[in-house]
Parts: sequence; C-alpha cells; structure tokens
Amino acid sequence: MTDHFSDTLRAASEPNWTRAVEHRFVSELYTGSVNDRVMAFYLIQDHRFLDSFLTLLGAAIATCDTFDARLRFGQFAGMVSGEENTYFLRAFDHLGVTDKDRAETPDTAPTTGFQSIMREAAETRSYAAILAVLNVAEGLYYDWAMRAPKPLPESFVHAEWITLHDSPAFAQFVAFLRAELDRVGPTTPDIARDFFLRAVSLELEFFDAVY
Ligand SMILES: Cc1ncc(CN)c(N)n1
Repeated sequence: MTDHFSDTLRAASEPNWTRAVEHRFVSELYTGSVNDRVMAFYLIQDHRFLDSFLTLLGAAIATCDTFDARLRFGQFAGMVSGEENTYFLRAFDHLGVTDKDRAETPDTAPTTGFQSIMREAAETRSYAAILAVLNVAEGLYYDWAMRAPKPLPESFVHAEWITLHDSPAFAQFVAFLRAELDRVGPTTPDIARDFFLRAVSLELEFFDAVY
C-alpha cells in the first residue's frame, strides 16, 4: 500500500493530534456540558481565528494551480463568511456575550500563534505550506466532529459547532484538502511538514487555553 503524504504528516504529529481530537473540550461538547463561560471564551478566541483563517483561504485562492481548486476555496470562503460567522453571532447573543466582552478579552497565546502561523503561511506564497495549515485546521476538526455520538446535544451552541464540522459538504472539502496536500506537499516536504506539525501543536494548545 502506498503511503499518502497527508497520512505521513498526521502520523508524525502524534501524540498531539490524538490529544487534540480527544480533548476534554471535545468530550464536553459531545455531551453538551461545556460550561457557558468556557464556551463563550472559546468562541471569542475562535472568532478571531476565523478572521486570519479567511486570510489564509484568500492566499490559497491566490496560489493554487487549478481553476477547480480556486472555485472550491472560493465556495468554502463563502460558507465561512456566511453560515459559520452567523453561528458565532447567534451563539454570542445566546450566551450573553456583548461587544464589550469581546473587545475586552485579550488574545490567548495560541490565538496569537494561529494568527501568526496563518499570516506566515500566506506570506510564503507556498501552496504546500498553506495546504498544510488548512489540512490541520479542517482535518483535525472533522476528525473529532465525525466521532460525535448521536443524538447531538440539545443546545444549538454545542450541536451546531459539531454539525458545521461534519456536514457532507465539509467532509468533501476535507477530502479535497487531503488530495491536494498529497499531490503538492511532496514537492516541498520539509516546508509542509514544518507547518503541519506546528499547526497541530497550536490546535492542542488552543483547547488547553480555554480551561
Ligand atoms: C482553532 C481552530 N481550528 C480549526 C477550526 C476549524 N475551522 C476552528 N474553528 N478553530
């Protein structure tokens, strides 16, 4: 059996990948028992993640080498800017998080770390580096979301955060990202590996930082 480049990177990222996917935050999300204060803090941080993530998607649109890939990234950027952003705004409203709360909450170190790795990947203009970070951000979230036991928790704040990351459209996008990394990553394996491993560490630290 041929090893896929994406699988090799994922294996190299252990044990951090599995520690992130099986994190306390994820287990509590499955049962709808994430404390409201913890959920609010996580979502405030993650809404900032979304901002730099869109920059990274923009860089993917600019650097990818096929029209098909450009269309997929464009469609995904539309979903993130629409449906996903609206989820955050509804969740803030539901949890009583005001604009003032959001403005006065400082970035955690992993939030800053994500902002800088995404800016760094975008600035390399290396499609492989950009794909490495996107594969972690979306692949790792899909990996825990697809394992969520049914029925999903009652609160939309918990349930929709799961469904946003395991819908059929999201699964297809993750499969596309993997195929692109398998195709392009081996041309600059060290760069792809470096960005991939750093992004997995940040995912774990991001969950740790909300407790
Ligand atoms: C930190 C983080 N990593 C990944 C995702 C999935 N887009 C997210 N929302 N936040």
